[in-house]
Amino acid sequence: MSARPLAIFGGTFDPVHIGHLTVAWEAAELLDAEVRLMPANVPPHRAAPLASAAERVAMLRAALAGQPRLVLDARELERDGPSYTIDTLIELRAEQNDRPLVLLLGADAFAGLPTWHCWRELFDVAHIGVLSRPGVPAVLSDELLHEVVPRRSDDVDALRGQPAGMVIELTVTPLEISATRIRELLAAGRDPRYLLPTGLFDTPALLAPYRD
Ligand SMILES: Nc1ncnc2c1ncn2[C@@H]1O[C@H](COP(=O)(O)OP(=O)(O)OP(=O)(O)O)[C@@H](O)[C@H]1O
Ligand SMILES: O=C(O)c1ccc[n+]([C@@H]2O[C@H](COP(=O)([O-])O)[C@@H](O)[C@H]2O)c1
Repeated sequence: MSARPLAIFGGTFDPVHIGHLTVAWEAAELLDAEVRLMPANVPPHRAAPLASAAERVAMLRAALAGQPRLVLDARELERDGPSYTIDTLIELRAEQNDRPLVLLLGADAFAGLPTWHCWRELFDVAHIGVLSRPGVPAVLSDELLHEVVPRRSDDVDALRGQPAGMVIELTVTPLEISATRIRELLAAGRDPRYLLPTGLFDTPALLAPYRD
């Protein structure tokens, strides 16, 4: 079996920024995968986002307009309660049969994996693609390393040949851009135009949740 992978890039996207889009695009190229950006309805491990789920989806739609490779998948908005990734991946696995699924995680999110709901089960339903991110210490806990070391590979062809279970490191353009910093800039009355997709400036209401 060798199939075009489906990669899932989940996030709070409060707001979606150029860092997200760049690394998602590069992951699509490196894996030759379909990539879906998947906003969390209720992000499990953080304070509630400033923008509502509907507002974050509207920003994603504006950001993704006009390109063919990155697709919005808003399924988590249809579930109440914390948006646990394992629930989403189990649902996708049932839809996609044996197609390789790849959960894309920035290096910071990956380091926190052992705090996730049913985290070891994630490897049963998907591969994990770790996106390099500047400013993230390269320290992984022993329990994470124990799961990851036997699964590590840089063989994209091998990943395409099995549905789940491998961990692949994806070296992407280092962009020290975060939604936290962008929220701070907007709240301070600044205009972080080139850190955000241009589509977010076409409709001024899109960034209203962040302006004081
Ligand atoms: N510049 C970046 N480079 C690589 N990965 C990134 C980058 N920005 C975000 N990510 C990854 O994107 C996913 C979703 O991130 P999220 O929506 O929380 O953005 P964020 O910029 O980290 O936001 P915040 O500052 O609010 O925590 C996570 O896996 C995160 O690690
Ligand atoms: O399933 C979990 O327990 C879990 C815990 C923390 C984060 N996640 C998911 O990880 C993705 C990135 O989260 P965040 O908070 O960095 O935006 C997003 O899709 C979250 O739903 C998932």
